[in-house]
This record gives sequence, C-alpha cells and structure tokens, in this order.
Amino acid sequence: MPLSDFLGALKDNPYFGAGFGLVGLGTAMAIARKSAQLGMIAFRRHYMITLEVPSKDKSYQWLLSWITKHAKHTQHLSVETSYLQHESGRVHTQFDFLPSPGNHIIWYQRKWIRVERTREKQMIDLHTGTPWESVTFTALGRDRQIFFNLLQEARELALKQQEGRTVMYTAMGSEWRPFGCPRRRRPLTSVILERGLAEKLVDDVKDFIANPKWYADRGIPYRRGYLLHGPPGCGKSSFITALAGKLEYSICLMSLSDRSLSDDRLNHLLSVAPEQSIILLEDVDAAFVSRELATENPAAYQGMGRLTFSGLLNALDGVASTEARIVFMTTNYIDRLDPALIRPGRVDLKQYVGYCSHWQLTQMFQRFYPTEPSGQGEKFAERALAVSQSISAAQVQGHFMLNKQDPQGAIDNVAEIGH
Ligand SMILES: Nc1ncnc2c1ncn2[C@@H]1O[C@H](COP(=O)(O)OP(=O)(O)OP(=O)(O)O)[C@@H](O)[C@H]1O
Repeated sequence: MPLSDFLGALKDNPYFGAGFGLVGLGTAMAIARKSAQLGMIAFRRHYMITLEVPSKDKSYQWLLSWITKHAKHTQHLSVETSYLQHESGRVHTQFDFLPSPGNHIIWYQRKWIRVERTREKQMIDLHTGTPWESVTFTALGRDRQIFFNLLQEARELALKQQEGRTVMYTAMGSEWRPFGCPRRRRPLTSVILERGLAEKLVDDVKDFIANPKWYADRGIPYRRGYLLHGPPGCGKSSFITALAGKLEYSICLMSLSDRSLSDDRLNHLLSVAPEQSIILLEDVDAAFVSRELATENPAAYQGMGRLTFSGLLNALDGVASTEARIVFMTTNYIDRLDPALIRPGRVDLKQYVGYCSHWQLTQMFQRFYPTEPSGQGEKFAERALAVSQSISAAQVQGHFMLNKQDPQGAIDNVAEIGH
C-alpha cells in the first residue's frame, strides 16, 4: 500500500484521527460522505491493529533502539547522554539518538507502521520520577504476528548490543534501570588476586548456580551471599565486575547509604532484580555501623536514611526466588559490621582481599610488561615488598602507568609507589 493511503487511513481512524476533524455536515452530500466515512471507520477499526507499550514495560528501551534503527530518516530525535568510564579511568561521553516524542513512519515486513511516542507532561511515573511515556505501533491488517516479530527483533537487537558486555543496573524508584551503555566485559585474568583466590570464588559461584536442586531438596532458599573485605584498591569491585562478565550476568549496583532507600523499597528491589544478575551492595559499612556503636553514640548516627538495620536483614532473608540469587557485599572495615549481617545464610562466604603478595606483584609486572624476562617480575616484587608490605594493586597499577614504557624504571623507582 502506498504511504499516502496508509496515512489517510490513519487520519480517518477514530483512534488516531482525533484532531483532524470530520467535515461537510449539513448537506445531503455531506451526509452521504459521512456515512461512507463511518463505513470506512468501522472497516478500519476492525482492520487495523495497534500495540501500546508503556515505558515501564521491559521491552520499552529495546523498542526505542529498534525504532531508531528502522526510522533512519526521521529528523525528529531526542538525545540520551551517558558517561562511560574506561578501564584507564578516562571518562567518555556518549550520545545516543532516540526517536523523539511524536509520530514516525516505518516500513517493516512490507507494511507501513506508524509509531507514536507520547510523553505525558502532567503524569509522572511515581516509581521512577520520570514522565510517563508510551509508544504505540499501528499497522493495517489483523495479523498480530507482525508485532511478535517486531518485539522479537527488538529483543535480539538489544541482546546483540550487550554481547560481550556487562550491563550495570541502578535502582530508580522501585525499578532497576540500565545505567549507561553496557560495558565491555572485563576479563578475569586482568584482576590479579592472591594465588588461587579468584578460582576459589569462581568455582563457588558456579557450583551454586549449577545446583538449584540441592537447595530445593533441603528447603533452603536458593541464594548465596558473599562478603569481600579488605583495604581499598585491592580489587574487590574489579573482581566482581569480571566475575559477572565471566558468568554472563549483569550487575545490580546499590548504595545502602542512598537516603531515599527505605525498608520497603529495598525489599521490593531485591525481589524484582533482573534475571541472571549479581546484586552488589558496596561499602556496606558506610550505611550501617554496628548496632552497639549506634547505641553508644546515637547522636552521631542519627538521620542515616530511612533504611533500618533490621529492614536490611529482612530484605536479605527475603531474597528468595527460583533463580539463583547472588548477593555480593564489599567493605573496607569488616569489624564495623554487625555480626547479624554477616552470619551464614546472609553471608555464606567471607573473603579477605588484601595487599599485594610477592606472587601478585610478579604477575602484575609480567602482565603489564609481557616482553620482559620473567626474572624481572620477581625482582620488582622483592624490591616492592622491601619498601612496604601494604601495597594495593591500584597503587601498583598507577606506578606502572607512570612508567609505561620503562619497565626498568618501574623497578628502580619502586620506592615511589603510592607517592
Ligand atoms: N587485584 C587487582 N588486579 C588488577 N587491577 C586491580 C586489582 N585491584 C585493583 N585494581 C585496579 O585498581 C582500581 C581500583 O580497584 P577496585 O575498585 O576494584 O578496588 P576495591 O578493592 O574495590 O576498592 P574499594 O574498597 O575502594 O572499593 C581499578 O582500576 C582496578 O583496575
């Protein structure tokens, strides 16, 4: 069907023609025309299909990307800006064009489809604090298959964009929303923990994921909690990101010190986390001090947000689903955590991730300067440990960056690490 006929059909359709108006009442001609039009309207009402997708539906973001890809010639765009942090720490700004609110026409599977993106100025989605939006697809015919195909294609497109990447979600209201663009997966080998440690953790998580029946048979909730603790910059967060990449999981990042977080909201968020995701609660000590400390000095800990300690415990206990639910927590100060938070069932595996050992320093050197003879890595490690026993991997990385082209300099100037 030519595009002009399709647009005409849309115009007369009672659902979409609002605002176009009907003309010519008052004369016989007009009446005849009107009844013909009504006939057409009835016809179109039965022979046009529509699909409305509200912004809170999972497929909404996929569909926007799909529309952008198909409505290549649309001149009406809106922009979505995100900041991406590279492993080097450099921040890169990315602009993604999306179809703007309004109408777009797309030719798809030998049919014209009208796409109408609407944004309600008056209505705010109370869960996310963003304007209420929806996108409506209209096509001729009665075959819904076209919409199934379209949804399927949009989903595949989104998955393709995520291939080899880790999606990070953050909590927005009572939902999880992707944060920035999916990041390139960080290889596990790029995070050098103490010898055997990464393997031990990966095996534990894999074993957990592979054995839902073990939990079901014993009536134990299918979840596992991990706590990585230790000084800053030793690789806790980097390891969790790399682990998620390895498992092809996404990460739901949550800050417990977020003041808008209440017991109910946390509970809800944990129960609706996307499939195949790791929930990451960073710096748990920052939000909660041991209850004893709080009792000793209540004034110092007043106004720490609406989330209560018992609310957190309940939320963690309530995280039960048929899906493997993995919660990682990190802290620099395990001694500040209340024992109730880290008892088995809430935290099943506690792991110290500490300063660099001789082995780690050697590995890091060899990885950074792969063409250097192996003895050099050993030499670097010995000298570094003679300077200090408390060197974090982040400090080593910084030192190597300063001596990017100069491995010998990295050894000779080892005393400058961390300065
Ligand atoms: N074991 C490691 N191997 C390789 N790089 C590391 C390692 N640990 C830290 N880094 C580098 O140091 C930086 C900071 O590391 P990361 O955020 O993972 O540390 P962290 O232990 O989570 O620190 P914090 O406790 O402050 O959150 C990152 O850029 C990371 O690439």
